Amino acid sequence: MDDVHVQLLEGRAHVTTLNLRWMEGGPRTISIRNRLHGAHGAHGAAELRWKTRSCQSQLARPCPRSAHARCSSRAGCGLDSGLMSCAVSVAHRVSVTTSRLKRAVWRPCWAGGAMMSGKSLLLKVILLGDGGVGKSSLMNRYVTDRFDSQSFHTIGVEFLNRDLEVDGRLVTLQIWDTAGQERFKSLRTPFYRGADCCLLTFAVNDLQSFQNLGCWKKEFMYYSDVKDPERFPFVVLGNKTDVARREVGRDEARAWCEESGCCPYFETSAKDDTNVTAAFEAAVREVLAAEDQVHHALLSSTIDLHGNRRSSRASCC
Ligand SMILES: Nc1nc2c(ncn2[C@@H]2O[C@H](COP(=O)(O)OP(=O)(O)OP(=O)(O)O)[C@@H](O)[C@H]2O)c(=O)[nH]1
Repeated sequence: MDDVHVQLLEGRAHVTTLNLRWMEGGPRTISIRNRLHGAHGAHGAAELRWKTRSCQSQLARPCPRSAHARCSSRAGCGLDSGLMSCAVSVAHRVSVTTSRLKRAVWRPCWAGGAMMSGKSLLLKVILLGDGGVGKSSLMNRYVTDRFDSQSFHTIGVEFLNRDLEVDGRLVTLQIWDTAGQERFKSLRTPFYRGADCCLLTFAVNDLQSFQNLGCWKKEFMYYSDVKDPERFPFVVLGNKTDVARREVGRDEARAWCEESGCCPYFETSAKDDTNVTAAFEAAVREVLAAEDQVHHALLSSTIDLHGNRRSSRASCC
């Protein structure tokens, strides 16, 4: 057993101190990285790094607004469970800080209906799907406009932000990329809560990944604890359309989307940047539309002090 002291710093003040314990598992390194991207590129970065043997942490430009946990070895998968839970525990703290920031700084009052001008609305969207379908690649293409043909498997979760304007509304889109491999299930599910939209992703050249969409939806509904499951917005992405050999047809995918609640379907390629922007913008539109519905429902059930109830119902008893 090895005791490690890790601090997340804000300026010179300590905002979080973690005492971590794990079994020694070899000379592997985990990074928890903070990156903040806007429409004009990265404008904030911080990195926390430590090793199992030296246990030295290093933090630069701390700004705990995004979490990133990934094995830095090329194999990217041989972590012992102690190290993994350590990564998750730090990522958790960062995510708690993030959700506090979200509530305190950005979240507008939907019931009030008005957005404060000059402030953007923070929306959390989460990418789910089998390992290797291209979730990280889609996120990276959208936020950094880069594609890596040799990307690592994600361990747990990571997220990136991007600012955008949709139909005149300023939005900070917080995209959470999750690990698709089954063995990382316990690392990703704690991050489903608070999502505003879920992007169910499969690869058009991988039939199994398409057949698993239903399981991903179920897993999301189970762990996210959404208040109104009927209205929760999903978007389905069929990625890797640049690959010649398809196993899932466009019509087949569309039929699945209709059966499972008419969610929008986009065929994308992170590699050649097909439809990636359109898909993320559609996710934002879905969230805004769902929130508008709630807003209208609230307005229509407002009690009129003159004695009339503004309601869609023609009569009441
Ligand atoms: N041809 C092609 N390859 C892609 C595309 N998107 C991703 N890939 C490749 O597919 C592999 C897996 O991509 P990732 O983005 O790591 O997949 P993932 O869904 O994040 O995988 P996990 O992290 O294991 O859940 C990588 O080699 C990518 O380069 C695409 O649109 N077209």
